[in-house]
Amino acid sequence: MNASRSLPLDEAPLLEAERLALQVGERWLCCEFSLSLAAGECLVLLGPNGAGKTTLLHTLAGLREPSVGAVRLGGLPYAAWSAQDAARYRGVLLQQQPDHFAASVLETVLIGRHPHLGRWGWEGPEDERICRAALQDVGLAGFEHRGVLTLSGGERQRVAVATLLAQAPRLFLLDEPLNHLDLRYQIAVLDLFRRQAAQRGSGVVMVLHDINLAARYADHIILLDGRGGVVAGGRDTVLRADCLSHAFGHALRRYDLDGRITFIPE
Ligand SMILES: Nc1ncnc2c1ncn2[C@@H]1O[C@H](COP(=O)(O)OP(=O)(O)OP(=O)(O)O)[C@@H](O)[C@H]1O
Repeated sequence: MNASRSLPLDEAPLLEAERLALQVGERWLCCEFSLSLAAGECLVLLGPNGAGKTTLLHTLAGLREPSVGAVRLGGLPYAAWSAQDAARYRGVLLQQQPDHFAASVLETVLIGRHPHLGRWGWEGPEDERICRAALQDVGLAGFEHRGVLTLSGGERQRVAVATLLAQAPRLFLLDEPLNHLDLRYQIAVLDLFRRQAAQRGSGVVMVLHDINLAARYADHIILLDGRGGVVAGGRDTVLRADCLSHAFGHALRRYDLDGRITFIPE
């Protein structure tokens, strides 16, 4: 019998971290903190270069063991999940996309369907329809037969987003999803994930560098200061000029412009 069939636990948060702390070599990236992400919520990880955002995202994605504490997906530790069930429940956008051979755009997006394929592992017309719709969502309709190696950086990033949309997980874990994107597509991609949260009850965890976009999209924020300190909480608790100036080592001022929180560096 496959014990993972009953996953996830009903009513459990999509993602939880309990008294989590991360260490790399001798260095503690963050002291103990806890978090819980419910359906429809967005959590943003912020902090300076090298603070530990990617390490934290990988730990939350089950790609790395926590140094201290526990991570639970849908109420259960990753060890209780089969790889396939975990891939149906949570999808990860990595910072770099590995392109080992010259696949077409459509073939690349179809990889997102692999966790959903049946015993023989063949994609069907419905998988292809889902992938074409995902390409349309990221403004790449008509690119299906282009080779991925011929794409611009921003186009390749949007193919990666489309692949994740085709995977259709409950929980999205995104490492710098705005890499290579121009202003229009930055907003379009963040709006896309916000719609996934609002309409499908998905959860979104993402590493961002732009504090103002974090203010616009986050419900919760984890701010790592690069010296082991962590501030975790609701957006308005964490996005304070003093906390951010301390973490980034540069003075910032907060303004409320037409009801939108905005930070401007001194
Ligand atoms: N395997 C490793 N061995 C040694 N140090 C490591 C290892 N992996 C990560 N680190 C270090 O841990 C720290 C955190 O890295 P991480 O990639 O999580 O930072 P980040 O906040 O995502 O940074 P950035 O904003 O630059 O992408 C960095 O100083 C990095 O050099």
